[in-house]
Amino acid sequence: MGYEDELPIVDVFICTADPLIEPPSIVINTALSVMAYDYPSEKLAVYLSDDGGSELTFYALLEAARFSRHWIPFCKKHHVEPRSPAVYFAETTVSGDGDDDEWSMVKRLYDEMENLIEEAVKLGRVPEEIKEQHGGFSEWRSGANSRDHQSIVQILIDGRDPKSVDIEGSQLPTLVYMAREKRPNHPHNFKAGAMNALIRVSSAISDGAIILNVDCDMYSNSSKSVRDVMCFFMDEEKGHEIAYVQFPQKFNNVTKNDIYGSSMITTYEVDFPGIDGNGGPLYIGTGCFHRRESLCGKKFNDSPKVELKRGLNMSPNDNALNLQERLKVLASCTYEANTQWGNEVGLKYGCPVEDVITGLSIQCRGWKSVYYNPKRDGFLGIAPTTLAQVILQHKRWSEGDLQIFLSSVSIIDNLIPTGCNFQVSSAWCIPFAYAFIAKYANSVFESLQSGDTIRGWWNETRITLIKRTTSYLFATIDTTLKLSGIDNSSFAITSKVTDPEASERYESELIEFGGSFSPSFAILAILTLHHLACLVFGLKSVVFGGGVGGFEPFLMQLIMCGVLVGLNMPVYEGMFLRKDKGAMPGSVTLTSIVLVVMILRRRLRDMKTGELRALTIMNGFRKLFK
Ligand SMILES: O=c1ccn([C@@H]2O[C@H](COP(=O)(O)OP(=O)(O)O[C@H]3O[C@H](CO)[C@@H](O)[C@H](O)[C@H]3O)[C@@H](O)[C@H]2O)c(=O)[nH]1
Ligand SMILES: [Mn+2]
Repeated sequence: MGYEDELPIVDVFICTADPLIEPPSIVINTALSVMAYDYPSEKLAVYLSDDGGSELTFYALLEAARFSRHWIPFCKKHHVEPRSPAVYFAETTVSGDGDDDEWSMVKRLYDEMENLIEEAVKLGRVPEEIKEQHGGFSEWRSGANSRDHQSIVQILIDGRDPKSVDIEGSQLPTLVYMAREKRPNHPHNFKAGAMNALIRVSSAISDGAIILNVDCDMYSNSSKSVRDVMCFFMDEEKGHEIAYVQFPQKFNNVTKNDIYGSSMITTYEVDFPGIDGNGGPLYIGTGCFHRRESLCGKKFNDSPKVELKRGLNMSPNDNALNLQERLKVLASCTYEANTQWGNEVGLKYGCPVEDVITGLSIQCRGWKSVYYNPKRDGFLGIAPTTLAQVILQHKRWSEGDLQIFLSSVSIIDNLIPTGCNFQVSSAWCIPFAYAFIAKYANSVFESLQSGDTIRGWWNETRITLIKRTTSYLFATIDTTLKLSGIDNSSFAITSKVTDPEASERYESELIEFGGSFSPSFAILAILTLHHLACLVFGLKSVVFGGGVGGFEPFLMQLIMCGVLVGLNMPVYEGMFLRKDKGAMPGSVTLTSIVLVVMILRRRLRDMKTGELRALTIMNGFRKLFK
């Protein structure tokens, strides 16, 4: 049984940062999905980093630890897939092999647990009678809040303790809660900072050679994910060269025609325009494994060839109290500052796409990576479900990418489409129009070939245009500010919850513009309205002017304008037709009308009233501004 014995210890790192936008019930489902891996439990340790420093998340994990005693043996016995209980129970009505009693019993336990957690979340705190049951809650007695608190490390299940067994008597995996120390005057470096604290804390508990990192919403969709990956790391010839294995980022809430182009993300990350000489991905985002060595700054050549067997067995005279103290120090700000994490070791700081720069730096130190896209998706997360979230997420990413690949070329790349949209009525755009058509003809072909719907392609094209004029523009501005020292980069966490009404609109593929005034939406509204006006003026010239003949260059513009208007139909609907809460805020619509009328004032004035009669909206505003 060589292979089974050789399997290395795996430390799973889950990051969460805010119990309100990353609900604890989502977080623990991710935890349970990895705790129930088809992998020897004594070689599995799961760590949750809670940057929200929330007793609610701690409580949820405590409940999950209790529930795992039923869930893990149930999964193993009935070959459950996927092993996120929420997803599994939503997808099945009875157990696959007909053992309904057990299925119902475990489901009831799950529902009870979910209710308890959700009640506490609604209440905003953990009820006193529950707090009395676990000493860990005392950490919150001193009024810890998410920005200012001491380090909290609680081993909820100690895998080395023979008493840590499930209801069938089998060993449970180790489970640890960590909220690293946070102080207002000490930069915490977002997810990268959390990951580095996890690296330090875990090295004193299980010290697995392999680390798996998942975001709190990225549950494991396959019980074999970890085992599969070992085939790469344990490969006799090439295994020792590999630093990380990256899964594509996929989501379980993408609608049929993917209105926000979420599935594009996979390609976006894999096609990263880097010097990816090894055929593997550069980034190490969700669902990735890395060798602890490679993460901690070691060069490939300096690493011993066989080091997968490591893993810490606490020295016998190390008592529990000692360990607690040591863990707290490892999760503290001072330790972090004194040992140059993010500078010399660990995940890199100062860039909002820490995964990309860290992946890059690992590759620069001589390691290789693998891109692994198994038939059954390894991990599934929650894609943003409102336009504002999509724009914000892509702003963060492109801000990060821009910081990395900042060169005149990438800046020009980002501005051309924006500028072009503004100048759609100038002849300068004709070459662009040709490129535009050729490019889209090609991309529709590719999309259909890979099994997308035509509407999916259409949506993808729209969201790309929207991102160009909003996310990329703001990212460019912010990056410039940052480079000139005016602004600091931040990490806006993507919300994993949407209110039920907005969710319904997402399900029916209505774009969500709702909310208050937003500069991104204003830009979007101005541009699209401008396209519409240009189209109207263009058509007018064709009808009332000399007709199509002699206007060949002009015709190209007209076609392009037509395409843009067609593409942006949902935006006009959001501005003028929709009455639901997801419609474009009135303030945005009004601002854009005012601005577009101002931009086109002269042309409006030149028009004869008769010609405009059909165009009621424009006409009304012409009068308004005369
Ligand atoms: O201060 C922070 C901020 C975020 N996070 C966690 O980081 C993860 C990613 O944040 P999210 O808001 O979900 O961002 P996404 O854009 O969905 O994340 C993608 O992009 C990030 C880089 O921008 C990568 O780190 C992620 O792995 C990748 O999934 C989540 O688990 C957060 O809880 C923290 O732990 N601390
Ligand atoms: Mn996310």
